[in-house]
Amino acid sequence: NPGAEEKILEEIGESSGEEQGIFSSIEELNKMVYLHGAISETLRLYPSVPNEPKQSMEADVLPSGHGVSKNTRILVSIYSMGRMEEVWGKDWMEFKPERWISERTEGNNIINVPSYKFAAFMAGPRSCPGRKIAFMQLKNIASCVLRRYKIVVVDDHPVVPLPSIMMFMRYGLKVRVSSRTPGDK
Ligand code: HEM
Repeated sequence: NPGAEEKILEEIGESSGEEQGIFSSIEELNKMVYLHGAISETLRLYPSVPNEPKQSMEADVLPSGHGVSKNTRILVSIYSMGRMEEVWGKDWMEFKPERWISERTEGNNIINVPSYKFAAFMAGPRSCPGRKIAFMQLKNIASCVLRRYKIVVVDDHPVVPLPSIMMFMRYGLKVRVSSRTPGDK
């Protein structure tokens, strides 16, 4: 997504310290709001855990009104939830980091989307405790790599998910990598 890449590169330049793309504090990482949106958008469309099985301990009634008997297995499709028009709107198929950013000018302007809507880390008491660390690591790695290398997916390479416990790519991802000199877009 060249448009998003360009904005991320601008943000890296503005947010990082003396050596561009190297982040020495959480404050610097927190400044990368657009990259935060881009990572969230990636996880919405391609969640690392695409399906999550759950099982009822007791008979219960879901908030939707559906009855569930004891020991019923329910498969929550996190992948489908990220692609539902009634949840994300008509433009659900578009990669829009802006979806996660508010117009607010004071404080942090990342929109806090409830985990029952954005379920990549699941929701409730057993949801992923590593969510914040994951964002920190992903922001750090993405900015270090993007700052130094230009990565372009090879033309006509089929990008097809391979459903499993984790989300893999059926044919991998063939890319061309070239060195990015400072100032390049
Ligand atoms: C993009 C990165 C990550 C994604 C998408 C992710 C997603 C998830 C999901 C969907 C679950 C299942 C939650 C449930 O069953 O309700 C989970 C559980 C868990 N995750 Fe992550 N995770 C990520 C990174 C991390 C990292 C970096 C750590 C540790 C530093 C971590 C630690 C854990 C642990 C310990 C659990 C089990 C929680 C429990 O059973 O109570 N995760 N994660």
